[in-house]
Amino acid sequence: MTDDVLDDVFAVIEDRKEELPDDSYTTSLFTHEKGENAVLEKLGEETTELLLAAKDDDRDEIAHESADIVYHLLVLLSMKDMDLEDLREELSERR
Ligand SMILES: N=c1c2ncn([C@@H]3O[C@H](COP(=O)(O)OP(=O)(O)OP(=O)(O)O)[C@@H](O)[C@H]3O)c2ncn1[C@@H]1O[C@H](COP(=O)(O)O)[C@@H](O)[C@H]1O
Repeated sequence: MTDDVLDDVFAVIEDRKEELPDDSYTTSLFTHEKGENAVLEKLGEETTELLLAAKDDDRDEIAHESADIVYHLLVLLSMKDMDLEDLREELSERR
């Protein structure tokens, strides 16, 4: 499996940011009255849930919470007008 799915999900997030459709969870993050704090709080919550899943050795839950974190991280990057290239560059420089 490649990381194409990350590009696909990020592209959807960018579309939501542009079009702000009503029935979208992503839109609700971009338009939240708490501003970017809404996504920051979510990242905090999901990270705690990931730690609990890891302590329980629950592989399904680890995958679930990891996906929640990655999705909210992508929303945060989009909010900051960053993209996956910024992440890839940073990771590549560490090799
Ligand atoms: N990957 C995600 C994604 N991951 C998590 N979430 C939402 O993030 C929220 C997580 O908050 P909660 O923890 O309160 O919800 P939960 O599911 O009970 O979480 P757990 O307690 O189980 O961890 C839920 O409402 C999920 O629906 C996501 N919402 C959207 N996406 C992607 O974004 C695309 C666009 O979605 P919309 O913007 O809703 O159209 C989707 O097609 C997906 O590809």
